[in-house]
Amino acid sequence: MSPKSELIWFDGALVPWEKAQVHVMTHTLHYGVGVFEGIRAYKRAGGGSAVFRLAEHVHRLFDSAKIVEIKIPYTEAQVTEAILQTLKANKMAEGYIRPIAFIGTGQSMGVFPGKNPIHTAICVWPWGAYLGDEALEKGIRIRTSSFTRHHVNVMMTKAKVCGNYVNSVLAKNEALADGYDEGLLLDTEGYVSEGSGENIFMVVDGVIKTPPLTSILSGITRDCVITLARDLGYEVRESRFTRDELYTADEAFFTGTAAEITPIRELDRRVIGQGKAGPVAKAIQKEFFKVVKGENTKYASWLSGYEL
Ligand SMILES: Cc1[nH+]cc(COP(=O)(O)O)c(CN[C@@H](CCC(=O)O)C(=O)O)c1O
Repeated sequence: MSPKSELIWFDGALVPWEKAQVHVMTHTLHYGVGVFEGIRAYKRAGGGSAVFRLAEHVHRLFDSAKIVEIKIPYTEAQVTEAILQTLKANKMAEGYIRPIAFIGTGQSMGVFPGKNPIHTAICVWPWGAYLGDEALEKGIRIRTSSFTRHHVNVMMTKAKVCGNYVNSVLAKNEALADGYDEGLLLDTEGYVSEGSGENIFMVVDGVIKTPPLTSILSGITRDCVITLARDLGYEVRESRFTRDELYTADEAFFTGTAAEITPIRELDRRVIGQGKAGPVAKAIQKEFFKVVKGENTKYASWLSGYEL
């Protein structure tokens, strides 16, 4: 199903989906310097809807722009308000939100962006289980990618930059072509980094581990899971680990706005644990969905409510 909704917020106005178009000489289309976010809105258990960690996502969008020297011509507050306006205008009680800021055309072409205008757009569309309906319940099969996650001085890995995702697309294509659900990228030293669009966690003897913030995107879902896991009484360590530690782990799971909490049941044809969603992943997944739907009031501040 291709993403679709009625209206897109584009440079300050809501325009019909079909009219939100750019010129083929758009600088970002050629050179990949643009920044974007992936955000989810959920229906709240008590009625209404809420965007999950909206402030943090908008702030990361602006941090990403700062890292690649793009000046978004709006404030964080204006983009925040525009996201809520776009959801309501499209009557979206829940779904996926994609803000993007990119370099246009008209002033200069060539590597140097010059004084080309910066455009900002916000798209929203319905998006269910990112890795398939069975994934959240049964877990997925992944392979170690032949592509390496960027060296931290080759691409700016703390920024969600359009061009960074060439690496992700190549890893995803390879995994799917080989019959897997997702690719796992290692860093330039061979340690586990992250998925093509997710952070990764593993569980060994009841201790939860996740790679430190080196070559990986500083995931907002990763941040939530660390907090929720500690709330549930688990020890969580941010430490490097290798692919063969994953082979022998008791559990593993991906986290991300699109992926939510997706258990991993197999890596490189090695069954992980019992080959299904483990008890720790299921406990965290259950708590995560209670939080995003407003059933765990301790984290009410993570929700930005709205009514259609
Ligand atoms: C490389 C990468 N690592 C980790 C994450 C998790 O970050 P967070 O969403 O803040 O927990 C994401 C989000 N991937 C987004 C884009 C997915 C896509 O296919 O596009 C997402 O999950 O929305 C990444 O793209």
